[in-house]
Amino acid sequence: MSLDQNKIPQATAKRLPLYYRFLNNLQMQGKTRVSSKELSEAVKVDSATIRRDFSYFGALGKKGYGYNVEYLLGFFRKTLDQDELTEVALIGVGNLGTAFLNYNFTKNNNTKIMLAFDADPEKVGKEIGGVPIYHIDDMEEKLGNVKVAILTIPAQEADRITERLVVKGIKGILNFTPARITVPDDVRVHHIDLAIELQALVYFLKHYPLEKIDNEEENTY
Ligand SMILES: NC(=O)c1ccc[n+]([C@@H]2O[C@H](COP(=O)([O-])OP(=O)(O)OC[C@H]3O[C@@H](n4cnc5c(N)ncnc54)[C@H](O)[C@@H]3O)[C@@H](O)[C@H]2O)c1
Repeated sequence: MSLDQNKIPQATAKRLPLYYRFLNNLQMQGKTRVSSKELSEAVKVDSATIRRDFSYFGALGKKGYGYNVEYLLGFFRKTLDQDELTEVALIGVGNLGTAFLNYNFTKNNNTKIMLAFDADPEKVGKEIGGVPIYHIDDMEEKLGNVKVAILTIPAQEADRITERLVVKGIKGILNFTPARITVPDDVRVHHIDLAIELQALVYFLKHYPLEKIDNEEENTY
């Protein structure tokens, strides 16, 4: 099963990660199917658009059944290049950065932190979780063809480092700093703010409490 990327419209392709994330959550909750209406409410895309998008993936929803979650996920994984290893650089090997290096991502994903940078000479030259740490001054020289970076540096350093990453040709930044960084249109930034995530969780607990469901469908987080 493979997808000719040229055949799906760009607007559809852009919605793929959105669908993927939601379907992944559904699967983790043990759900095997989903209706276009449910999807529509969750991802805020109208259901006619969803049906049209999914028809490009060869997924035809059945009336009264909906879409098969596993089929769609299998399809999206392929399409989103989950089967290819993506090399990632991590900038800032402090509390958070060290945790990421020890964790690395290969267990669930095909992304791997290949190298890390820090300004602290105490850290440079060492390895954590098998990942070498280089001096930030050597970033441009060492980055090679890496296109994705994780930022775990102090907020006040974020703009300066981002500028250098962009010049070097980085296309995706996972920003853990509280700083809102500015990038050109062709660079994608995902900002992860743990405080906001936690607030959202508490909000959901309060306003959308989950109900206990029977054993085989129990949440498996
Ligand atoms: N620790 C957390 O739980 C947490 C949670 C959410 C967000 N954050 C954010 O993540 C970032 C990192 O947090 P932390 O707790 O790991 O901080 P930390 O102070 O432990 O680590 C920061 C690291 O960045 C390095 N550094 C400083 N300037 C640099 C530069 N110019 N180039 C390269 N490396 C540089 C430092 O030497 C240090 O190793 C912060 O912006 C913080 O607000 C942290």
